[in-house]
Amino acid sequence: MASKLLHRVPWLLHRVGAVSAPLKYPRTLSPTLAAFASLRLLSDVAPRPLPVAATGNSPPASTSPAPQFSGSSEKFEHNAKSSSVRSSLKDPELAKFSAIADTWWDSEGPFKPLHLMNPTRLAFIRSTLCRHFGKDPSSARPFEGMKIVDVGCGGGILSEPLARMGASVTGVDAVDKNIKIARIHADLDPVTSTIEYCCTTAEKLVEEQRKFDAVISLEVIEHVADPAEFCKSLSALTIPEGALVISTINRSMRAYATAIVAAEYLLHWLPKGTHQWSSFLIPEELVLILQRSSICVKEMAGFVHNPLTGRWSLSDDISVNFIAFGTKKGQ
Ligand SMILES: C[S@@+](CC[C@H](N)C(=O)[O-])C[C@H]1O[C@@H](n2cnc3c(N)ncnc32)[C@H](O)[C@@H]1O
Ligand SMILES: [Mg+2]
Repeated sequence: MASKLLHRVPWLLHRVGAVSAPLKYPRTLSPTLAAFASLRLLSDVAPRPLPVAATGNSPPASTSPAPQFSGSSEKFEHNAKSSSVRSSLKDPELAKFSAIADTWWDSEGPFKPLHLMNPTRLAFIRSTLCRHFGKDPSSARPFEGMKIVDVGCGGGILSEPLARMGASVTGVDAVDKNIKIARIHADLDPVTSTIEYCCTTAEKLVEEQRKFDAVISLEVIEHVADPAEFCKSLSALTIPEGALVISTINRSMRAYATAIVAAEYLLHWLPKGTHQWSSFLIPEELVLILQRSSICVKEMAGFVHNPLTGRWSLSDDISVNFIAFGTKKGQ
């Protein structure tokens, strides 16, 4: 009984609104928000929270305690640091993912929430990309002929279904162990064995002048060194009129209560220290930094979890997990 109640904590916090009022968004951006995106209101939206007055959200008394990852002192060799572009790499973040790399395909392990969210994320990607590229969303392989890069692909849990939907997929991740796991798993099936996996970064791909019809980066931006620079790299990888899909966690009080306190400390869905509240972006910041990178955000949706069914679904409530679809300006 007690454990059943405990599992409903995030849902209760969410429903009761005990922590903060929900931020509601229309799926398609309103003219007001689109106009906001073109304003130069923030001098620097790099990984620093805005003043409380600007966000309407109060920061928690303290950010989450120190990460509890066995591999957190690991040193990462990455040649991306020699690049003229600022590196997106943050070693402590990479160490966290390296420490749990062998659990990527354990649907009951630390990546269980991502496995559970996958069908919903894919539904958003399928509908937005098909609409933008004039593809048939009811087709078994709607992305046939499209080149898609999955930046921060981890063990490939998103790359593989994208390949099954017909895309020519490149998956890149800064953690070598992730790429090795992704390669082994993809090779189990001839369809996914076509995926190109590479241990590298978005900025390195830009240096190599790689271009893609669609760039996808889910749950990565909150782990990079400089979100604005990262978005510039993602944009540079996108062809003119191409598409970008990005997801992350809102820097709201509700996200602190559910995505950190409940998910990491009460329910142990994620290892403690997985997320730093101050590294989250509010949707307006993401829209703004993408706008500055020549990406116009056209659609946004939230993901909400139903503890009774264990399922995630798309929602207008973007107060915790949200996903955005944008298009690159033509030349
Ligand atoms: C939460 S996981 C998300 C994995 C995958 N995108 C998904 O949603 O299923 C974040 C991933 O980003 C990778 N990562 C973190 N910083 C990165 C960077 N600067 N460049 C490339 N990958 C990065 C991590 O190694 C990790 O695999
Ligand atoms: Mg994350």
